[in-house]
Amino acid sequence: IEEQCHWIRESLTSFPEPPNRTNHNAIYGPIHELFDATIERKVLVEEENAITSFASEPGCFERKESTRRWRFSEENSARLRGNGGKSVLASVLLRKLRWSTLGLQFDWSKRNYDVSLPHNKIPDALCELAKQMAATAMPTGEEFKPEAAIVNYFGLGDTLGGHLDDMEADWSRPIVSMSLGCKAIFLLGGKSREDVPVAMFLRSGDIVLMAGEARECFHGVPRIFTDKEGAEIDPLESHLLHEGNNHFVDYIRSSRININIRQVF
Ligand SMILES: O=C(O)CCC(=O)C(=O)O
Ligand SMILES: [Fe+2]
Repeated sequence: IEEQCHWIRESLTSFPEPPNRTNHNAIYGPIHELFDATIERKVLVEEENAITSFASEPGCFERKESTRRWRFSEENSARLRGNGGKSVLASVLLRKLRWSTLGLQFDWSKRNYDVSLPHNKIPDALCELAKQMAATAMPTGEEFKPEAAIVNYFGLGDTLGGHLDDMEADWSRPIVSMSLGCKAIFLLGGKSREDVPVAMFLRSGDIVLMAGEARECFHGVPRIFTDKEGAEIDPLESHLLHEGNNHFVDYIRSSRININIRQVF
């Protein structure tokens, strides 16, 4: 339970920090300290800067570009300013956080790893856990090399559609997939979308190895349970409350986090 609480805290604080990217990057650029901003009831506010650049080549037109910058502001001052620019509550952004990527960055628009993007190594403790868990599913004598991880965040109603993880070079390497928070239904299908899937529950603390045949199978998450009976997170809640982490409790009561760790090459 203690370790689960640790990964929940990391998933909400350090994992979404730049240079790691999140689903919010495409719209707002890099966002720093979203979880703290939520606690402090901050608002992300757009500031418009017009940049005029003159093309040096003859025949080219003067180009006017506007760059948008977003930064956190105190809720009150954002309201007082009443600027025409856009603003969005940090709490709304946290609820809409759907993924962050660690290690080698995955480019969702191209569905590929983009090695040119700046990135940090996967944290050592997560590497160790993944290596330990992957060991039983590795070809004999070889060690799993964690190079990338995707953190998925689910709120009530969020789903992950049926998909294959086929962007890694060597499918003899497992994917180590850890569930945290509210219980979910996981569907494991076959190699074709037509195959009828097997349904199973994933509870907080469960680790799935997508290995062997299963590495090539469609899978998805159609549902999470956030009601008290369904979520099955009582021990987790008590531990977080005991530690005085009310904000983490508030989040995890209605959320599920999945961290899946991959060897890319
Ligand atoms: O949330 C899960 O349990 C599965 C996540 C997954 O399949 C993925 O990120 O590729
Ligand atoms: Fe997957």
